[in-house]
Amino acid sequence: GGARYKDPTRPLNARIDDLLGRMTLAEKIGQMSQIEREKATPDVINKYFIGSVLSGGGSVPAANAPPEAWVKMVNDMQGGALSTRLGIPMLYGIDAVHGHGSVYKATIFPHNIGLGCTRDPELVKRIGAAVALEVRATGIPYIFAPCVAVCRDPRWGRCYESFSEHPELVQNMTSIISGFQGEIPAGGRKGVPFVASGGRRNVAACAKHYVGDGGTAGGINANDTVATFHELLSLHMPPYYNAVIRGVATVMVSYSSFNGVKMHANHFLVTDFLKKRLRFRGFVISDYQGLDFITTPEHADYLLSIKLGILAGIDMVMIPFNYTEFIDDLTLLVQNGTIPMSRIDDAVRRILRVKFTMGLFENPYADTSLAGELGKQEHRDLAREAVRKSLVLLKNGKPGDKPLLPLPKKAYGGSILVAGSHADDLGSQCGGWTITWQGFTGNNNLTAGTTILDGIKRAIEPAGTDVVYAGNPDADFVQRNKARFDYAIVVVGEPPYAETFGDNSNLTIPAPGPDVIRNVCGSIRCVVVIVSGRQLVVEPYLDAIDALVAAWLPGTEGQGVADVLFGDYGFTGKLSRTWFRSVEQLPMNVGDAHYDPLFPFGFGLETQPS
Ligand SMILES: OC[C@@H]1[C@@H](O)[C@H](O)[C@@H](O)c2nc(CNc3ccccc3)cn21
Repeated sequence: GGARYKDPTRPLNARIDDLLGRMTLAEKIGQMSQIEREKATPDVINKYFIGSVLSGGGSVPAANAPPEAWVKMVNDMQGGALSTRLGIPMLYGIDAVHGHGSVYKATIFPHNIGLGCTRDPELVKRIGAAVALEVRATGIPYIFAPCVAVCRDPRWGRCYESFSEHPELVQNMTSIISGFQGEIPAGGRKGVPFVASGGRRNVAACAKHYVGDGGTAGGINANDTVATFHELLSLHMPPYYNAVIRGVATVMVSYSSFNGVKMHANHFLVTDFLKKRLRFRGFVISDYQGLDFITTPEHADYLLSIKLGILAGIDMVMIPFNYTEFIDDLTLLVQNGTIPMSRIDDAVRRILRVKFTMGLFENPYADTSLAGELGKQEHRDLAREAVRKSLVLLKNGKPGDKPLLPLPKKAYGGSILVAGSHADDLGSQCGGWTITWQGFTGNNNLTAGTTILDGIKRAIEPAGTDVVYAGNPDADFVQRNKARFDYAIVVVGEPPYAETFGDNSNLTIPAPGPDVIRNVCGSIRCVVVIVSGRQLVVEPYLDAIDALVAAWLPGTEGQGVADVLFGDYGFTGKLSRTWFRSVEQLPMNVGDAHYDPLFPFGFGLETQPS
């Protein structure tokens, strides 16, 4: 019969040994190469033995591409890989940090900062399973999620990708990996890559960004995490213990440095600690152009970057564009003895172990049988439940007043006012990594969802209450109309952002939010809902506000906000992060000696369903 490595009844290591023993250097280096979709024609994949392709944020086969178009694209590429001499299937990867973010009409769940506030690992595991189905609907078997960063400074542009400042809460939320990949069966081996390949309803995951990404000084993205080794082990490493035990298939290296040493060149942490001490058996992947950024300026000495990165223990390189340069340089480094073949073989073994384990050899082609999973109502209902549980009630009524929330659906005077830019902006409520890398603003049909305003209207118009919406009402409008409104809902917050574009040293509510708060709350009983990727400066407005809700980045199912505002469900969320008084206090995290928060970690008022 065929070659032993193609026989799924043979032991995993026998398959790996057989295949590795047949591979040329070019075929091995090809497996270590991940290129971007736009470069990945079947011919290029075939000619260079490319082992993996990615979609960067927003990199899609076509605008509003349906699942069928994704499946065709991935399968065409797969044809290029399977037509090589050894027919090793290629692995297609994409970001799915809050749902299948790049894909039109996918369900977009709350970003991780909000999921941390649910304190519900079981819910988060269910979310993982739903995301896996939506990703598989498009024929993709591998995602660059979860981000298990422990964000220690909200000035960091990626803080919303982190479940919490507290390592234990992040550890608990690694349950999402078991949702993505499937749960290791009782009695099954822990600590080795596991992807339930039978049903083809799971995906290989990626714990990122190893290690200490959330601890960069001043929250400056991709900068230096200055800490003792014990601080690193106690604050940033814990989620990787859980991820490895849960069988995470891959780990992505951080752009950041640890005490001045680039993580992409950190042999001690990548090889000695993750691979040897923690016995991680999956593969380590670089971040996008991560090798290039080892030097300053980036790409200043690519041969050196490759040498440092591969010798540090990186197995697969997210090149993702200059693949001939990468392949030629790595080939040279092996042929001149700088990089031993044993290092190349370790990398390829790990890559093949993941591909065999996840059943990619048996099921290299996708089909459209799961197309209906994309954005299906059950997933949107799950996302709506997550939105409800992610909301944190920070204030409910001024001192001596009765609580404002839950709001009555029937307004005595007949009308309520909804104000603020973020009440009616699907893109802003989703945040970064949605349709495009940086996300989008407005409701311009770039995807499908329910804004917070939509949710409010659906909740109370049937009760006969008239909803008046004004994005940025001036003081005059409010004065002339205030008698009409029983109360006001003011929804303000941040624009979408990703990575360095989100780095921010002042954390003030962007204009005209503060003016809207002052204009409206100065005259009408108001609940302010903040839509943001992190805590923002609120103390100056707190006295004028009757009720205050942190909604984070809820995603497409904005109706979850109305569900709780109007008492269909109670507020249960608890802060996953310390809410500071002023940015001068930062960094300030639970457990610090000096801890003087406006609202402490774990804070959250509760209400009963009405
Ligand atoms: O989208 C792929 C990866 C993603 O998985 C990582 O979490 C994230 O760090 C990441 N960033 C980029 C793009 N980064 C970039 C940096 C400088 C210039 C251009 C792009 C790609 N990716």
